Amino acid sequence: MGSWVRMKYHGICCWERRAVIVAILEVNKITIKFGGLTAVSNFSLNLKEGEIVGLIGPNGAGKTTAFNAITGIYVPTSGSIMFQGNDITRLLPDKITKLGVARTFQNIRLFENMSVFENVLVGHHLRIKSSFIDATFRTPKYNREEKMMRDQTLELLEKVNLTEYLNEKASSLPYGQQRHLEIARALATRPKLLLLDEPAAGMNPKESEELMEFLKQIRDKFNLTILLIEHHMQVVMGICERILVLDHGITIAEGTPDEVQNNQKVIEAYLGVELDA
Ligand SMILES: Nc1ncnc2c1ncn2[C@@H]1O[C@H](COP(=O)(O)OP(=O)(O)OP(=O)(O)O)[C@@H](O)[C@H]1O
Repeated sequence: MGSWVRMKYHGICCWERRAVIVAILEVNKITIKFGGLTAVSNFSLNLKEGEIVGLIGPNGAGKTTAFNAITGIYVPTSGSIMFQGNDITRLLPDKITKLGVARTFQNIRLFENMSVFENVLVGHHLRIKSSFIDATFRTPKYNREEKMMRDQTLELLEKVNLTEYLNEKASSLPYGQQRHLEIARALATRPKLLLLDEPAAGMNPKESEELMEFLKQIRDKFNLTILLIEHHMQVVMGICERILVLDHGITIAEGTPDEVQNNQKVIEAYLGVELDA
């Protein structure tokens, strides 16, 4: 992909093809109000393909609300959201997922009594083309598609190193692996953009380290762009290339981990909270 740019070399004009850095997500000045409460105010965000970006801020700052708007759970009061050039501001969550946006939630939401394999298989169902009739009568079309989904599930589990737990009940996995499984299930919907709401919540230092490695690996293996909300500062500072800070719904800072850590407004917003904890 590229665009033509007019250049001047030694006084001579010419046109040169330049690579364009594509914004995969453009959030344009969204405001989200709940009655008299403005949860998010004039929030803007541009994500470039392949970035890992952090969204941080004290409790109640509006981070999850912003996620909910991007994933179609809330319609912003004003502003717009573009994903790969499509206006998704008013689309329903399943349509947005189909376009390539997946997410995980603050609390792990696995099908606890289903196996690891089944949990990921469910994620693949979003892409199924067979009809209800095909499924009921198990037509050749359905059988072919089901086999393909099962193969893709095995392939995905291998890519995220969960094959050894294949037949285990989701709830029996170690906590850190449950988080990985939840992310794997989101990956089964074949996202281009992955939103993670506090993926390191409740993790011990070893699990957090593993999570950071895991996120870098899946970003590269699946060509993902990742936006994550996180309170765990070591994780945020460790993997995010860029960070936005929300406070009372307002973006108070944006920059590299170093810039954000040394920003006076951020330090004040987090007063009492150790940013390097
Ligand atoms: N559905 C809702 N109805 C009314 N108020 C809401 C709703 N959802 C969120 N809020 C309010 O909006 C504000 C922002 O909440 P939000 O959950 O987005 O914050 P957050 O930054 O994600 O916080 P945390 O880090 O604690 O998860 C809070 O004051 C919250 O009480």
